[in-house]
Amino acid sequence: MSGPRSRNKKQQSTKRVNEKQLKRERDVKELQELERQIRDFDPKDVTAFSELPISKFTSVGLKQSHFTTMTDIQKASIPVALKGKDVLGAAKTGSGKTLAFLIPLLEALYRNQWTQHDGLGALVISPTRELAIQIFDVLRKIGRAHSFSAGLVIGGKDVQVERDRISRLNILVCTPGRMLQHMDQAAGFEMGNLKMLVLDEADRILDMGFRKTIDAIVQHLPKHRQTLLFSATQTRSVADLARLSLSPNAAEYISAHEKASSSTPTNLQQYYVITPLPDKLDTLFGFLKTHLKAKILVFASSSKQVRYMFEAFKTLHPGIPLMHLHGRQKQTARIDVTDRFAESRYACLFCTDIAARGLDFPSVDWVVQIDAPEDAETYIHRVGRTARFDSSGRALLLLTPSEQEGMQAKLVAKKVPIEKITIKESKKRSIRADLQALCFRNPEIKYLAQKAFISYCKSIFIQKDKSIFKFAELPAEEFAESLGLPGAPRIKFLSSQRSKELKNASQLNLSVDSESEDASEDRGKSQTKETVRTKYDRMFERRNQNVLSQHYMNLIKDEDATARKPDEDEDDGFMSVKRRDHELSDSSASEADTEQRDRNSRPVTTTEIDNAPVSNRQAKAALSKKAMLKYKQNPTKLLFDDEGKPHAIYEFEDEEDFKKHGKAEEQKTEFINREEQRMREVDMVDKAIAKEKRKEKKRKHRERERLAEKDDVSDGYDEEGMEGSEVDDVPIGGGKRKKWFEEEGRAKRAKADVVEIDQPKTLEDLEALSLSLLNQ
Ligand SMILES: Nc1ncnc2c1ncn2[C@@H]1O[C@H](COP(=O)(O)OP(=O)(O)OP(=O)(O)O)[C@@H](O)[C@H]1O
Repeated sequence: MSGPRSRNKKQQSTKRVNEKQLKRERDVKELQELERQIRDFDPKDVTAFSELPISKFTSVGLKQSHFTTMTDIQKASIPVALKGKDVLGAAKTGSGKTLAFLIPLLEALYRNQWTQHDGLGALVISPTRELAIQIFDVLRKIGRAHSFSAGLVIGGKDVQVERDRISRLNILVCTPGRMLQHMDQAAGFEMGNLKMLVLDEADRILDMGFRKTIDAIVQHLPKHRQTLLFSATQTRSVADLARLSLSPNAAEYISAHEKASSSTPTNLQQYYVITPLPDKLDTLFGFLKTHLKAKILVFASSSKQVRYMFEAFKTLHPGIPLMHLHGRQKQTARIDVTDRFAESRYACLFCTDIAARGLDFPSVDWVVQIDAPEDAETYIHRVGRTARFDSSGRALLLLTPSEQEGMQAKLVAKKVPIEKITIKESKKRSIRADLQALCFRNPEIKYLAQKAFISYCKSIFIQKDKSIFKFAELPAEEFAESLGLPGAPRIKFLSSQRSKELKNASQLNLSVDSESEDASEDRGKSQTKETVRTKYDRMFERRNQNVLSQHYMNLIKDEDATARKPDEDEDDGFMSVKRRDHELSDSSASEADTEQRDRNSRPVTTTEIDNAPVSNRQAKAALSKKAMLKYKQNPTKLLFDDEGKPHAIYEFEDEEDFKKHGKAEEQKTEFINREEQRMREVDMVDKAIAKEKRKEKKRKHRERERLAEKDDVSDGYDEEGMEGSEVDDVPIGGGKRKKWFEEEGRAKRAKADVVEIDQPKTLEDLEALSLSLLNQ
């Protein structure tokens, strides 16, 4: 029965098939033309993105994100990367390196006609979660018209939830530890097709802290791929490149500002001021009081310093909104702070080096380094948070008298133009008395002050560059006083040689003072100096654990929780001292965990410090537990036979019976052969079943994709409707092409399911969107 209606339907379907065929032919021609343009492309005098031989989809994304003119590094590196070469890109901070690798990445997948079925095509690795989120954000913006799916793998979330999503993504932006965890755990996570690997902040990612993790990730990747490495302080180490299977001869080293007279942005003014350690907080407080209408980043050496400064300054009300960011915070808090600071006009953010690299906060006026950076590279990255792109900025470094000479020499050698300044007497403001009163009133602040003191001293002790960081010259007593403490807590270090013997025993004391770590609490007992003690001294000395407030308990709980949870970041206790290898078995821990390990990279085994009993009570408890163990016998496992009689797992056969079966050696060989044969058979069966399961899974996956594709076409969506449109009219989210990042493609297809978030701001937003797409 072929009525006019079915004839009509048939005609429509034939028309659609023809149109599809035509479109495919046009696409092929376009691609061939693009390849030809790239081959013939002469990058000389090219300044606009529109002059680049790139797809209309990327052009649309760039245009809609208001990127029109290329920066130096973009002009130099994009054409080379488009030709498929490996690139080592170096350029000053804030000079646009992110686009320099994201544009070639999108183009590589486009030119390979990447589809959902092709799996993972590009991997971008970033050293911190915050930077990964930022890169992902830029990718979403400039890739909005493409049809690829992209995701973030940065930890801080349930592994299973992440795992379920990533197997379907084409582009992943990740942090190393979490990525490796997925690669190791997720069977069927296909990396074999990968076309491009990008390392942002490559020198950091390739240094010792991430070394084993990166090597293990690279092992999972195909050798034949394009690799792009970018940083403001680039590695040129042949060994590093070899680890990534890069040939130094084949890779292009592109340094956009190699001939420049400075390694920092030209519109950045840099100053340093000599401040004795005990005066640092006064100087900082005075600085904040005189810069209330500014956006300021303050870098300190450890998360404990950051927490102390934040909590203490908050109570002193300097008159500017205060925030803090460090790796011991929960991921949600980190994202919240990052967003709030980005949006603030005037604010001061205390932070550790987790904010030193790559973060693009808009309009930062000042970068203040209250603690000296571990090396000149870290200095360059820290100050690079201001004066980004074409804006200007200022940076102030506080150096103690003993650090001045060494640090200045290092900065000059790295072409950092920095000027010495002094602070006007009239602008100085002492807050020492306020801090002492605060510690006296508030045990939680006192606790934080003790922690800050200890972590600062440790950070100096473990620093590699002894020409700058001189532990022996620390004015411990005065420093402790400046934090509001009545005396310097004692610090215990383990020497590497003796650490094993000394575990659980007395510790080698490289103390800065004779006071105990429990600060003044034990002072009464241990005090050797005959000094006149005031009422306040006595109050400071009292044991105050049982008068701790809820907040104080939370602080401690928070730390414990962080210590226990490997998934939570711990940027460190200390100033980042790189270069310690860590075991792969730990790589499942988060990136900041890696940061933690890599920072604590000196012979001082900080874990031992942390694990050692800190009080007599703890030591006793540990001892008594150990003592109790003596009385516990090892458990024995028994098997029960059909009659309910217990037997040991292994029971010896009667010797005579055994001999009847032949010689012992022969029986042994026979047994081994028999078992081997059995194992082989079982193994073959297992493998066959596993293979079958994988096949079935893939088949189902493809089937689902095909059905989804069919639905798209039969909905009258996309392809045809878009075909005649001008490039500029391509709807955001790739209405024409099937899917873009999570939310957008979905938003077009299934209005009922639209997740109403225009600009996802938090990780949760992004993940909600991803989830909603994938669940569709
Ligand atoms: N071609 C361009 N036109 C206008 N703005 C740009 C361009 N390229 C980059 N930008 C802007 O410049 C800022 C810095 O870019 P980006 O974060 O990529 O710098 P970077 O070189 O990676 O810095 P860092 O070394 O600190 O990581 C961003 O706000 C970005 O939007």
